[in-house]
Amino acid sequence: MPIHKNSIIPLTIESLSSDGSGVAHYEGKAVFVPATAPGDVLNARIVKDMGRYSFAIVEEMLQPSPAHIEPDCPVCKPCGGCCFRHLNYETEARAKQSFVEDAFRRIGGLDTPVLPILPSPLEERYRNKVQFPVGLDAEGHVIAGFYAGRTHRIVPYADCKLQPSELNQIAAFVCEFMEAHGIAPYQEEKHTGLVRHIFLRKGWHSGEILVCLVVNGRKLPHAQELCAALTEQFPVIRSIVLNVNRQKTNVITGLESISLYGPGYIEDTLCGVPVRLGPLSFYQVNTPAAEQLYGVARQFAQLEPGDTLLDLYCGMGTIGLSMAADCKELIGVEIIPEAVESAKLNAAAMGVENARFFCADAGKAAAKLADEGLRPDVVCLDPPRKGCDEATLNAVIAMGPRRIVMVSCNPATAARDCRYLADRGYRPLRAQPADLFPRTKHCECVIELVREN
Ligand SMILES: C[S@@+](CC[C@H](N)C(=O)[O-])C[C@H]1O[C@@H](n2cnc3c(N)ncnc32)[C@H](O)[C@@H]1O
Repeated sequence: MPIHKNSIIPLTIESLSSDGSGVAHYEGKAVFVPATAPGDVLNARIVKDMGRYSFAIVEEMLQPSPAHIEPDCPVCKPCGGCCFRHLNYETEARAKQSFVEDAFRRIGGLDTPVLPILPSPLEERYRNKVQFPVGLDAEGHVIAGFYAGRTHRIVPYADCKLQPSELNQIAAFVCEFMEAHGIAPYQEEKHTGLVRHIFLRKGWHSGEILVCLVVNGRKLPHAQELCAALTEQFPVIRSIVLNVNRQKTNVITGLESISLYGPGYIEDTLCGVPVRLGPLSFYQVNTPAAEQLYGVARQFAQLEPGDTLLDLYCGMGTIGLSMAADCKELIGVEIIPEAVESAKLNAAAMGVENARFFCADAGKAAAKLADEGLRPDVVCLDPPRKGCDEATLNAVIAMGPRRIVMVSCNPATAARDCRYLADRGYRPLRAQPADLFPRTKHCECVIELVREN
């Protein structure tokens, strides 16, 4: 039976979906209601009926659950980045645990034990990186903020709680400077204007800050004045960079970066690995939580002194380098040239002499290494959200490592890839969820797989 649009129905929220909505049932049909908590009793207004399930919004909250808290951000609804800001953290962490359990059971068809989630050491201000889109408000003022869910409308907010206040202050400072000096924000529809994004990084341990302006051009008017003003106001800024992106694209950064001030990068450490961070390389956004996660990966790897470790999708080499002392040889593969260069520099800075890094597609490199006779004892896989492709998994299987450690920011693709490996002789022994992204729907996990014979 369809439920008509605008019908008001009584609901009790039972659980949370992996996109952050509350889930309830009405006449046997699932109903998804954003901004609700398990245990909320409410009247909901149907906004869309999809046949087997419906979407609704809160019409009237009759009895909020004890898990439901007042969101401490005035723009969390239109912004949409923090879909769990209305939940206490314990409930959020429990929900993320269940996302991983569900993914393994339903998508993977696996009964892999899922360990209790590692909560993030920090619930707020944990991000070491932020990318603010820049635009104009209705009065023509330059603004930076976040895109409202599924749109490119910028929701400005002076103090987003996901990153250190200092980064928010720098973005506001750049907007004021742009306005005072007539520097135009980029306008996507017309492909005109200059500044597209303000991209900032702050080293968790070092405190150093990188300011990168992503521009639709190669020059910034008043660049030296901006550098002088920024570094006077924020002396912890170590580098200021222009990143050139002249494409009509949703991809934030372009390939070319031009240094305006400082060396063009900042330095920090992750699990004791020294890292150089420019604007292009992948780097985990929550350093203390990533250190926990990589600690688990190291434990799951169970490396022995004579072992070879193959680190696929290695980024700037942090996972492999954090284990380099446990094995005889480390080989890293990564597709972004800047990250590979950083990995080599990081290894040199650590005095690691048993590591090699290649810039290549993980699947192609793994197949080539397998053909050349490489037989790593342990393989670490840390792919992007879409997971591994079959070519990569097949090449890994062909090399027959004793163990595979999979690190993933997407439990659904991790469960799919573990199923593929399980069907070909690798048993997923256990999965460890870790919350690297409090207040958002994202959840990381690390999985230990062993060869069965
Ligand atoms: C989730 S990140 C992991 C990076 C690194 N292991 C770390 O912890 O910092 C995924 C990495 O895979 C890289 N990547 C994406 N597609 C790739 C491919 N086809 N082959 C090799 N690397 C790839 C990305 O550039 C990114 O650095």
